[in-house]
Amino acid sequence: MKASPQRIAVMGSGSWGTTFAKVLADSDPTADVVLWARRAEVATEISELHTNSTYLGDLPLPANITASTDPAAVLAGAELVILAVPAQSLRQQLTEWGKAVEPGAVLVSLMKGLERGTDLRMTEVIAQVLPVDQSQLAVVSGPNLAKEIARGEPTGSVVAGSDRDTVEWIARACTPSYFRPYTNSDIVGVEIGGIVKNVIALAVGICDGMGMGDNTKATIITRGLAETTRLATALGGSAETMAGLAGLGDLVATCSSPLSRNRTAGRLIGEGKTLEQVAQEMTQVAEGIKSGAAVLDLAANHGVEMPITQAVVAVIEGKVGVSSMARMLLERDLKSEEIH
Ligand SMILES: NC(=O)c1ccc[n+]([C@@H]2O[C@H](COP(=O)([O-])OP(=O)(O)OC[C@H]3O[C@@H](n4cnc5c(N)ncnc54)[C@H](O)[C@@H]3O)[C@@H](O)[C@H]2O)c1
Ligand SMILES: O=P(O)(O)OC[C@H](O)CO
Repeated sequence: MKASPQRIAVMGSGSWGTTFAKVLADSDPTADVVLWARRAEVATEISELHTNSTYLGDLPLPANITASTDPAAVLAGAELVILAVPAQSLRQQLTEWGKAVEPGAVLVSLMKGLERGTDLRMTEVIAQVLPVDQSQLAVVSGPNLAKEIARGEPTGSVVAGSDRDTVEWIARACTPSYFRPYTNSDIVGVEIGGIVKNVIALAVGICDGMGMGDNTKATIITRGLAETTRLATALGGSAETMAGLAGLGDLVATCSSPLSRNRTAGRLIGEGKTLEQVAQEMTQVAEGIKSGAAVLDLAANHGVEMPITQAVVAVIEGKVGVSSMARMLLERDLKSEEIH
């Protein structure tokens, strides 16, 4: 059995990058976990005060986490590289970091977005930019609201990748008492679950902002899962994955929680705010806003119908107002629930 990683690079010091660094550091206090931060003051605070107050308040971080703004210094010697930047910035960042990634390092995406313009999933972007084998790529995704995990509240998650030994090695590296990773070989399904749930959470947030109740939101969540499953299976993913933590689990967590940035962005839109006003109120990334159009494009290219995603994108692009969303969805031809 391969020894646990002793040096781990986490590229991105936002709420999930920092929290996942804590998961890894708590899991193995002998490992060096090094975060890459864009801002020097964030890196200094993490290394010297062991907090990241921008994203996690005064929560104490383990002593075996340090940070730097120098990507080459962070990546040097790292056998495991965790990627946690906004999805639309990954290609540019990887292009800058590429040469500093150790040959043979395993790369894990924590990101839940689809690249605009190419409709590529994050592991597909990594494989385009870096000379890596599929066996070096994995994804971690599930009902993983960073702030709850940072507080040590228990959760499950999924580590997905094509190489069984690699995903088991990653899973063993993230097993503090509050985090239980399950392995899965369905990387497509796990990534699609994480991407589309953000768009569905925007729809649920819009319902919230408009003052709608639980029947409406349960309908959006359930039919949202149906359209996510249609897309995932059309791309070669499995329906079983969609019933698991990276599908239903993440969808329920994101659509129910006031901590979700996507649900919050949706709520603000539902209350009548413009996208510019939403962007001003929210400093953190809500991936569904930018990924929605790419999801719709990908679905169209595979002949998959995604009416909720279509309605959300129409609202985001200013083509319809939130008050027209319900009509858009309810006036469609009747169909059987059994037809997927
Ligand atoms: N926060 C969560 O609960 C959570 C959980 C699971 C997955 N995710 C996913 O993880 C990814 C990162 O989310 P997060 O919560 O850490 O986001 P965040 O907004 O909290 O932090 C983003 C980080 O990326 C940096 N950044 C911003 N713009 C950048 C750019 N153009 N280039 C490089 N770096 C940039 C920021 O400085 C920050 O360090 C997203 O895809 C998100 O969907 C988040
Ligand atoms: O805050 P959100 O909406 O980006 O969701 C965070 C996580 O993806 C929940 O699993």
